[in-house]
Amino acid sequence: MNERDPNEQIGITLGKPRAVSRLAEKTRTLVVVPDVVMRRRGPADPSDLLAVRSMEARVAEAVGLARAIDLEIVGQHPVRITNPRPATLLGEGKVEEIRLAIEEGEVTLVVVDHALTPIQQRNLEKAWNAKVVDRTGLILEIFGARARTREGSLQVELAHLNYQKSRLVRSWTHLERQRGGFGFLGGPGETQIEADRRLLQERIAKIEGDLDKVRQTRDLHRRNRKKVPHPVVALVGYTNAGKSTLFNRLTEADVLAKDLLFATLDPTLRRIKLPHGAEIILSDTVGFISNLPTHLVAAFRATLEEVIEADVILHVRDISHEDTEAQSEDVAEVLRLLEVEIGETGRMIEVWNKIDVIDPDRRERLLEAASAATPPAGGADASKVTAPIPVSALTGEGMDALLAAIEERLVGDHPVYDLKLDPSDGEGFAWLHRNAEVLDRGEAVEGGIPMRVRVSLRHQPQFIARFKATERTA
Ligand SMILES: Nc1nc2c(ncn2[C@@H]2O[C@H](COP(=O)(O)OP(=O)(O)OP(=O)(O)O)[C@@H](O)[C@H]2O)c(=O)[nH]1
Repeated sequence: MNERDPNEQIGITLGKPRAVSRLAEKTRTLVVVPDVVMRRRGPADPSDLLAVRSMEARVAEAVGLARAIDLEIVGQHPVRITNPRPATLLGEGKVEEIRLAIEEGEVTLVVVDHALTPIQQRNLEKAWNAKVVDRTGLILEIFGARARTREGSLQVELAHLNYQKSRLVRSWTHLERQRGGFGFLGGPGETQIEADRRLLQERIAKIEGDLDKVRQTRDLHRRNRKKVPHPVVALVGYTNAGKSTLFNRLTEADVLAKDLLFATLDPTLRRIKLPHGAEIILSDTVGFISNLPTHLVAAFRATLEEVIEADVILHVRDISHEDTEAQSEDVAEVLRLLEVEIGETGRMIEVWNKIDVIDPDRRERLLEAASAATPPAGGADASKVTAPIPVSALTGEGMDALLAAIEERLVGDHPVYDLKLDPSDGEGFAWLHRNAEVLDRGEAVEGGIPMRVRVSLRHQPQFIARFKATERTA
């Protein structure tokens, strides 16, 4: 393998417009999944979610993550480690065994699904003559590749730079010795490390500035949005659960989705209409991953504010995935960091996605389980629990039920009235548009303009006093 730029060895891509370096698609990749037995504290510790997964599931997850950015996986190595080595994490024998596999498979990238110290990373790169990324590095790559908004890209870039900076500090002595103090990037006597740090710091400051500007625009945009207070429905879910597919499916059928009111500023927000006319804003979010590095959660906190403040949260699950329960737990864990309780039934709806790919028997059982959990319509429990909604974002199955469930959750307990309004009653129109939801408005007939409105319980007494209306029972 060719000599690499020393900066690249520690994952730095200074000077390039994007700090989030994309790993080239189809890179021949080996996935190493260390099972560090010392770390196991038994399945009771929820903070160590990786430990409670089966090894098989962990390997599948790591391979899935690597595939998510189109790496070509040529092999996978689960490795049991009882005695983690400070220099290489893995024991000598394993390092050698993997080296042979790398040589044989003409591998240029090794994903180690574990945290590596900069020194471990560097030593492994030397021993294997291949680029090595650890779990955080891989997750940053995925987030970088998937960021769809300018804010998202900036957030990932910032998280990446901070990650690099922390690694520079920790490897200071080692790298300083390695490189000597040539100072070719900085003033006299400035070491390479100091120069790297200075450049990183400058870049971090620039991105923080850019992020501030983007956020100001977003806040303004949000305030405008709040003037027309459509409820916000946020999608959350494990990476690859199908959020974006569902988002597109729900929006494509609706003419409002073509209304680029929000898309111009933020492609992850769209206005859609529910079956009975209420409008909502659907908000797609970043995918969640197990053991998400906490600084990444912090970086995304602003984006995830949509979730924190959402009226309804759709938890999209890939129900066909063998690891679906563990994934669900991981999502709950990230939500908890945002102080959102997944058991908060008031605004959470579970969406069981990908039912098209599960075998008929299991499908039957799932549908039964889902409907068994259905609360009696309009009954006392209806406001507390929404049964999981089985769907296929790919085929469109279950979309009507999902929309109905969202509607039920948002406005299920709000009564709908029919009334006729005098066309000259401008104030009346203004009141209705301000305080109620106008579902339908007909042509003027004798007695006024027929209207159908939904009124929140808060406005109901005022509404009844002001308008002569009849409540719809059907
Ligand atoms: N069979 C099947 N595949 C689906 C379905 N929904 C999504 N997929 C596939 O699952 C993969 C992931 O879908 P995405 O919509 O990108 O998932 P996501 O949750 O947005 O992923 P992140 O961006 O990583 O958070 C894609 O290959 C989709 O085509 C479904 O209902 N059935």
